[in-house]
Amino acid sequence: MPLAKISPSMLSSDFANLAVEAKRMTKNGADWLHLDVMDGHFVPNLTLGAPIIQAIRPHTEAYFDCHMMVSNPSQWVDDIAKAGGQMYTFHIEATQDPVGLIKQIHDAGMQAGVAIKPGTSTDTVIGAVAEQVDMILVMTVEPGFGGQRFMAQCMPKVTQLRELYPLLDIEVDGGLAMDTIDVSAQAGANVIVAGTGIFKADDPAKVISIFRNKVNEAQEQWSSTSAKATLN
Ligand SMILES: O=C(CO)[C@H](O)[C@H](O)COP(=O)(O)O
Repeated sequence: MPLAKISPSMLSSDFANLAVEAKRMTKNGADWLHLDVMDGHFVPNLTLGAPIIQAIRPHTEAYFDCHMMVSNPSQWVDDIAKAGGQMYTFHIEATQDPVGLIKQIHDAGMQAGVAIKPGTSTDTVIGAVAEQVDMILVMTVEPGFGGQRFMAQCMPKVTQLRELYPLLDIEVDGGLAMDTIDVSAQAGANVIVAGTGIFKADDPAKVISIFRNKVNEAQEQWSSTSAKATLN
């Protein structure tokens, strides 16, 4: 059963104090840190890249979950690996050769994730791509900015992927908060990215703990349902 991983999005952190913010999140119980890399082309925003990831790396042992919102994902694989990235999630919309890119990411020593935008069908990843990646990210907002409204209409994609790939990490990102965690956990997501919902909370540790418990309870249900289906 895939366990909950709570991955606060550093996009909502204080960019003038990234090392302090990274440590604050791990102290509050974060499993991963989500690093939003944007190039101003794939999305209309510019954030951080390998030099900044490398600068944060010595300050935390957290797993670096790098979400590459870039138009040429193969260009940055080596730089992100050298900077200390551990998950390299590219957008399926940004590559013609996802299988080759997954190999490139694995060869660089990272895990590979694939992301789909709200308007992108799961058909683009089901099959060879899903069988080779370590994680699928179902975006629940249009990528580019924090603080947007959660798109519940993306939940059937999460459920379809969970049914097809019971052991795979399935991540959701965008608008995750106390009022959207239940629907996400029940749909089958186990990796929860939240920027505003965690960084701006009065008690981030409490939010992270509630997210984790809800996801793990839902995953128990998913695994008992799939065990019963196997017996029948
Ligand atoms: O990928 C992202 C934007 O493209 C961010 O990770 C995401 O939007 C998180 O922010 P919030 O939780 O505030 O919605």
